[in-house]
Amino acid sequence: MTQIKIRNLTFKYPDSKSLILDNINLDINASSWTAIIGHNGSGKSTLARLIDGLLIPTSGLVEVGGMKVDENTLGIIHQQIGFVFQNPENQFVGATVADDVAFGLENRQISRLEMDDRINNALAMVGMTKYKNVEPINLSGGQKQRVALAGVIALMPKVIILDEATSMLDPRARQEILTLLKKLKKEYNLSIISITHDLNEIELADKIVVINDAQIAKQGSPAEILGDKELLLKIGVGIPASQQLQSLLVERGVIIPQKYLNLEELKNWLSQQLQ
Ligand SMILES: Nc1ncnc2c1ncn2[C@@H]1O[C@H](COP(=O)(O)OP(=O)(O)OP(=O)(O)O)[C@@H](O)[C@H]1O
Repeated sequence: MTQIKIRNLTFKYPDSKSLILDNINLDINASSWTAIIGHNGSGKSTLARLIDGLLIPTSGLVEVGGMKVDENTLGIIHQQIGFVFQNPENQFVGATVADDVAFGLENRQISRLEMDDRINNALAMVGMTKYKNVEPINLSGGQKQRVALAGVIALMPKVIILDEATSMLDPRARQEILTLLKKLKKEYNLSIISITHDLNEIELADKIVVINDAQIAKQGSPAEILGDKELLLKIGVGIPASQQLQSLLVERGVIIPQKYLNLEELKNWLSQQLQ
C-alpha cells in the first residue's frame, strides 16, 4: 500500500534563484524503509519538510495516507509523521526525560492516564525507563537520541523521518539506534524515511532514492544503487566496504554469483566457500 505519493513536485524557497526540487515523482510504501541520499545541499531535508507539510510545494502534489498535504490537512498530517533530527540537544524542551516525552502529547486531547501509559511504553521501547526522572542534559548523545525517539513513538505516527539522526553518534550508539529502529518498524508497522550519508544506515533500506541536481537521479533497491559505484562517487557517499572487498576478489579471479552482496551476505558467501 502506498503511504506517501509525490507527483510532479517542484519547490523553490522565496529567495532561491533556481528550483531546489524539480519534478519529483516518488512512491513510498507503508511499512517500508526508504533512504534518501545525495550531496550536501541537494534538497533532502527540503523534501522531508514537504512530506510533513512544514513546507508547501511550489507546484505538484504530496499525499500522505491518501490525503493531499495542504494548509487544511496539516494537523492530521503532523499526527501521522514523526521527525527525529540530527542534534538531540535542539529537540529537548522538558525538565525531565518523562516531561520531554510528554511534550508532544500535551495538545492532543489525551487523558492523563493514557498519556502516562504512552510515555511509559515509549520509554520501555527505547530502553530508557530508568532515566524517566533524569534531566535530559545529563544523558549521553545516544541516550538523548533514544529519548527523542521515545517522544516520537509516544505520538504513534505511521511514518518516522530521520534527518541525519545518527550522524552525531559514535559507531556503537549509531548501531544501537539502528537496531532499535528496525525493531520499532516491525513492531508498529512503521514506514521509515532516513536522510543519511551513512552507508550502514543506507544498507538497511528497502529502497534508496538519490537526489542530484534538484531531481531524482535514480531510485531502486540497495543492490541497484549501492552496486552503482559511479553514481555513489558522484554524490560523495563512498563505496560500501562490501563492494570494495567484492571488487578486490573479482580482480583476483574469484567468481561471485551476484553483482551486489551486502557485508553480511558477502561474509556468509565467503564462509561457505572456505568450508
Ligand atoms: N529556509 C531556507 N531558505 C532558503 N534556502 C534554503 C532554506 N533551507 C535550505 N535552503 C537551501 O536549499 C538547498 C537544499 O537544502 P537542504 O537542507 O534541503 O539540503 P540537504 O540535501 O538536506 O543538505 P545536507 O545534506 O547538507 O543536510 C540548499 O541550497 C540550501 O541552502
